[in-house]
Amino acid sequence: MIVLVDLVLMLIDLTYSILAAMIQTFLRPRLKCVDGELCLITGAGGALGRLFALEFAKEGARLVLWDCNTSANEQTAELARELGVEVHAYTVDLSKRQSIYEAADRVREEVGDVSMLVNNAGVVAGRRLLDCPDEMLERTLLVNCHALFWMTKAFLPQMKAKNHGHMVTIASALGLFSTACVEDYCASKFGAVGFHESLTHELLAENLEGIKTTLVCPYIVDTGMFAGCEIRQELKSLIPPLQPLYTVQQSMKAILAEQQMICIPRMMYIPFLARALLPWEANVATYRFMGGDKCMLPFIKNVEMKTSNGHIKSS
Ligand SMILES: NC(=O)C1=CN([C@@H]2O[C@H](COP(=O)(O)OP(=O)(O)OC[C@H]3O[C@@H](n4cnc5c(N)ncnc54)[C@H](OP(=O)(O)O)[C@@H]3O)[C@@H](O)[C@H]2O)C=CC1
Ligand SMILES: CC1=C(/C=C/C(C)=C/C=C/C(C)=C/C=O)C(C)(C)CCC1
Repeated sequence: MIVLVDLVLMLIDLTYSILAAMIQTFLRPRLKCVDGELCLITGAGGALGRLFALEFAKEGARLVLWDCNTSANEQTAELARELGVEVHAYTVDLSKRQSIYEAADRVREEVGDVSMLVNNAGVVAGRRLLDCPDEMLERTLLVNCHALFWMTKAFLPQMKAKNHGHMVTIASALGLFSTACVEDYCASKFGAVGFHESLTHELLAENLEGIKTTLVCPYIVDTGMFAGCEIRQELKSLIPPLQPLYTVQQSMKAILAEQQMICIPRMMYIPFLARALLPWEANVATYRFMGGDKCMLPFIKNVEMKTSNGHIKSS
């Protein structure tokens, strides 16, 4: 009997959630205030990380910026300070668990409890699997995926104690569906998506409704990280690479609306759903037609050229 009552309640909940989501697509969502919150952004010296820092600064958040690139991180810190907020920059190597834990201890001692965590730092090897040194493949997994575990272990306890906080994971469309020749990246981003979802379920199961989570899954963003990656010429104008500022603004809207997940652009839900719903061969056919199967080849060529010209860092 109880199971029937539970079933009816679940169906009401389910219908309500679908209707609410449909209505919210047409309404302006209420955005939360992050003024005074302590927001830690990883990869803050990079393209998206810097823009996130500046957007959070505009919202009045206090910033803790992490990057392995000290000078780029300091530049971001300077730009954010010009907007009148408190900023603390730390040099951290996210591929090293100890570096993360040590920096986290310093942040807690020197600044305080982090209430918003934006896990943004990311890397890609950009080489064919069989040509790629093991260490580069490992690094992608360490930075894009393992670091999420250590960051969460370092900063979630204080959020739990207050039942207040927000965990943001900058994953990728390539965490929802895959393509050829980026095995390291896809594995790390699928891992990031799985990690993020499981953590979200855990917080809900523990009734920690005060800790929000947002998963961000963008398509190619014009930051240089995937320079050269492209789909079929004739379709490029239909799904152009995203502008970094647009990507960060859309992400900010989702974060401030406490939205659980966002694909940028929305069109990226289509290959995600197709992967789950269509037969494998049907997906292969659409990949071939759209140039999704070979989209990474020019990117890898680019990396190879830069490497042979000595432009690219070895690690
Ligand atoms: N660009 C794109 O097309 C897309 C990007 N994304 C994701 O968005 C996020 C940001 O990407 P984007 O801004 O383009 O990339 P960038 O390369 O511009 O920025 C990444 C930043 O992370 C830093 N970083 C790299 N490794 C480490 C490390 N071990 N420890 C600390 N910091 C590190 C980089 O430093 P350094 O420069 O010294 O390496 C850099 O400052 C990434 O997670 C990426 O996977 C998602 C979808 C598409
Ligand atoms: C595979 C594939 C596509 C191309 C996707 C690409 C090119 C994604 C690149 C994402 C990146 C670079 C993410 C970085 O994090 C289409 C044409 C959309 C649809 C068919 C399947």
